Amino acid sequence: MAPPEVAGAVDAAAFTGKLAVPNAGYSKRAYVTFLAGSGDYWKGVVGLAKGLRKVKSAYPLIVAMLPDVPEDHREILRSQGCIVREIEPVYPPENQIQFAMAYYVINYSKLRIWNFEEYSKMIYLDADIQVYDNIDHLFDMPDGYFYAVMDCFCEKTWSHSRQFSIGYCQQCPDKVKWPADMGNPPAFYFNAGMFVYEPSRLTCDSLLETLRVTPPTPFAEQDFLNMFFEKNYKPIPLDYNLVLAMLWRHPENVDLQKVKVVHYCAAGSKPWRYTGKEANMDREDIKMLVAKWWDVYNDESLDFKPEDVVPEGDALTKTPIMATFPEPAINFIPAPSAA
Ligand SMILES: O=c1ccn([C@@H]2O[C@H](COP(=O)(O)OP(=O)(O)O)[C@@H](O)[C@H]2O)c(=O)[nH]1
Ligand SMILES: OC[C@H]1O[C@H](O[C@@H]2[C@@H](O)[C@H](O)[C@@H](O)[C@H](O)[C@@H]2O)[C@H](O)[C@@H](O)[C@H]1O
Ligand SMILES: [Mn+2]
Repeated sequence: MAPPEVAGAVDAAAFTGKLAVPNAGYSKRAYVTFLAGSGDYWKGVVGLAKGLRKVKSAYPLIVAMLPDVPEDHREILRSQGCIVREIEPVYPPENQIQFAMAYYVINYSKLRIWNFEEYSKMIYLDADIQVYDNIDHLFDMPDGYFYAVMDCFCEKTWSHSRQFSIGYCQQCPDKVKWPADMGNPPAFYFNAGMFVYEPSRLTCDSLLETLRVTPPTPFAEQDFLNMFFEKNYKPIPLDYNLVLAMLWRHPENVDLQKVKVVHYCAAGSKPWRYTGKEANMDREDIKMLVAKWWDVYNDESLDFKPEDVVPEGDALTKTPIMATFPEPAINFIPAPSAA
C-alpha cells in the first residue's frame, strides 16, 4: 500500500524514470557523500561508488571529507573513481555540546556541501546508503525545492520528541491523530540521509550564519535542515530512501520490490559492521538487504577501471573522471576524532 498521500508531494508519475530527459544543458550534476574520521565508513563510500556504477548512473560521486580522513582511505576512494574534496569542519559553539563534540562536528560539517556551486544540482547520500536502481531522473525535478523522504518517529531514538510521547507518526497520521489542543501537527519532517538540492555559496553562508544562533538538537544537522528548508521541502516517495525501521514500524507503507535506495541507519544495520545481534537485525528482510549490500561491495566487476574515464569536454559526465580536485591548502585545527 502506498504511503499516506502527502499534500505537495511530487507526483509519483514523475518517478517512473521514463520521464527523465538527458541533461540537455551543460548544467553539471553529481552525487555527493560525506566522510569523516579514520573509522570504517570508507567501506560505505566504496559500496556506494560501486552501487552507482552498477545502476549505470551518468554522474560522478563526490566525497566531501573532513581533514581527519587518512590518505590511505582517500586513495582507496580515488581508485574507485570517486572525486575527493576536502571540506573545513563546522564547529558548533563549544559551550553547548562539549561532551558530544565529535558527533556534532561530523553532522554539522555536512553543510559544507552547499559550497559545491560548480554543480547546479546534487543528490546527497549518506555513506550508509546503497542505490539499487538508477535514480538519475531525480536530477530533472524542478529547481527551487528541497526533495527528501519523510522520516519515521517511532524508534526510541525519537523518545525526546512530542511525537514519540503521544505515539504520533507522519507515516500513519490517522492512527494516532495529532491532538487539536497541541496546535497544528508538526510540518513534514525528512530524513537527511538522502536529499536533492542546489548548491549555492549564498545558501551555505546563510546556513552557517543561522547555525551560529541555533542551539544544537538531538538529530543535529537533520533537525537544522528541516527547520531551514521547511518552506521549500517537497516529500518524495520512500522508495528513494528506505529508512530500515519502516520495515517493522510501517510495513504497510513498504514494497521492497519498488524500493530503489536503502538507508542502513537502524542500530546494528551498517553492513560492514553487521553482527545480527541488535534488535530487529535477525529479520529475514534485514539479512537479505545486508547480503545485497555485500554482493555489490564484493563484486570486482564493479571496480573502477581506467577505461571508465570520459574524454575531456564531454558535456555529460558519463562516468566519474579519475580526477581529484586540488585539495585546498586550508590550515585546519584537526577535527576531533570521529565517533
Ligand atoms: O564516523 C563517522 C560517522 C558518520 N559519517 C558520515 O556521516 C553520515 C551520517 O552518519 P550515520 O549514517 O551513521 O547516521 P544515521 O543515518 O545512522 O543516523 C554517515 O553516513 C557518513 O557519511 C562518517 O563519515 N564517519
Ligand atoms: O543524527 C543525525 C542523523 O540523523 C538521521 O539519522 C537518524 C534518523 O534517521 C532517525 O529517524 C533514526 O531514528 C535514527 O536512527 C537515525 O540515526 C540521518 O539519517 C543521518 O544522516 C544524520 O543526519
Ligand atoms: Mn545514515
